[in-house]
Amino acid sequence: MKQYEDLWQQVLSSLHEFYSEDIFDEIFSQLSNVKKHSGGYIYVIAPNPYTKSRIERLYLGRINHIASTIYKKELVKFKFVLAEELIGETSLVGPEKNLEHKYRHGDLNATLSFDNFVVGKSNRFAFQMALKVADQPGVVANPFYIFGDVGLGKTHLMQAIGNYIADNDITKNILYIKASAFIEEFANQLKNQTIDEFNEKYRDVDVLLIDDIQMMSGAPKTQMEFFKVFDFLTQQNKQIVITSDKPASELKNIMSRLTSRFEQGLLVDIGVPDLEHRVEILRKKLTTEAPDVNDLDLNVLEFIASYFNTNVRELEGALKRVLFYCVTNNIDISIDTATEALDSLIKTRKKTAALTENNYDKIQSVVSDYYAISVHDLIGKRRNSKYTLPRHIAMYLIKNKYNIAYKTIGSLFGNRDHSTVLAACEKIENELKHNNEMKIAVDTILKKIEKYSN
Ligand SMILES: Nc1ncnc2c1ncn2[C@@H]1O[C@H](COP(=O)(O)OP(=O)(O)OP(=O)(O)O)[C@@H](O)[C@H]1O
Repeated sequence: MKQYEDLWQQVLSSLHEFYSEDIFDEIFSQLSNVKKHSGGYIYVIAPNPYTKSRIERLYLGRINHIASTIYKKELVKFKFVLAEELIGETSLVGPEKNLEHKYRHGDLNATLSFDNFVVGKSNRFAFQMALKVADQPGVVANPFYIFGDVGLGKTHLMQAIGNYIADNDITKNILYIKASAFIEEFANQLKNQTIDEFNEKYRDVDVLLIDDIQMMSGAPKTQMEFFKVFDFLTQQNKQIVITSDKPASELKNIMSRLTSRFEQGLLVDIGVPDLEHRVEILRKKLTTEAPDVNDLDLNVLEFIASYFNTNVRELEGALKRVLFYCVTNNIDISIDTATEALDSLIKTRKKTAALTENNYDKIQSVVSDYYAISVHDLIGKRRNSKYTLPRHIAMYLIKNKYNIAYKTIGSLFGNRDHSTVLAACEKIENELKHNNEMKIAVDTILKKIEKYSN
């Protein structure tokens, strides 16, 4: 470790010479010493997500370049992480896990399995079907399409399928790739004219796991290439698993020959876990992240789960933060200490939630104002066009501005279902293409919304 600590000090002094005092103070002086070296990376802790993201976007290239000119013994790269991220990889209270063993062939993350996927109402069907697909790849459902909001376990379930198949048959060639990486690979292939390699790689797989397919929207050439791969593999009954943030029918700018193929497979969704389910997830995480902390008060878990209620990634992050805070400060874990550890996160969440909810309200009240009807009627049951037109416009504006799920929008309008909201948004979108009067109305409403937002 000593050599990496020395290297980091040398890199810091080069950065000090290169950047102004202001930048150095703001960004680099707040970074920790080297925390560990693993998998070719030197880990340094950034004080907050903002600094971490600035370093990654603006300074990481230079840092690694300086390091490579100073340290010639081996290729090393720096990784800047938040303290709570490090605890996920290096348990502070348990033995260090070996990062090199985390990933297996085909970019599968070996830690994401069916065993540590906690099942509840929101994901039971998806889980059961995923097990079936993993048991008989290429037979039960092809493609197997998992959708749901951010951070709810789609990638976990997809990788669990891959790991399960790999565990049962080592000859199976399994490949996990994010759609964004597929786009990049395809572009590189065009640039370097390595189509044979590309084809060989993708046509040779038995199981293709493609994550976040919505990222392919607006990339028609990549979609065309993916379509060819898709067709080739499915014709040979090779299993394809896809994840997305929305159902196939709602994917925007993805060619219909792809979306219709997706719909021919099995679509399952993962919803938001309820409180009991979230507490179970936290319990499970504790057994792996911090096996020594086994007597954590249920009230503390419920406290964390009650605040972090929409995204399992954030829920996990909150638990790690509490553990890190209490372990490094050598204090007991209780509701009071958890509150201290999570104080800033909870405040930000409250502010964002309040702002967003207010914004939906604002759209509803500006639209009802414009059409001289009450908000009560806007979200109510009356079906006269005097009410339905403004209602549809308000739904369309919320969808367009915040891109939240149709189901969520429905809940803001007297619990209307997904298909009603979808139809309303499509209708307004089509009307706006040729109905000038409506266009003027929508523009005016938008201006009013902007005015009230400032
Ligand atoms: N049911 C669950 N049981 C255990 N862990 C879970 C569960 N659901 C999600 N997680 C964990 O939450 C984190 C986020 O999950 P994952 O990355 O699979 O979400 P995602 O839906 O793919 O998100 P994104 O839309 O951002 O790609 C992961 O660490 C995952 O292990």
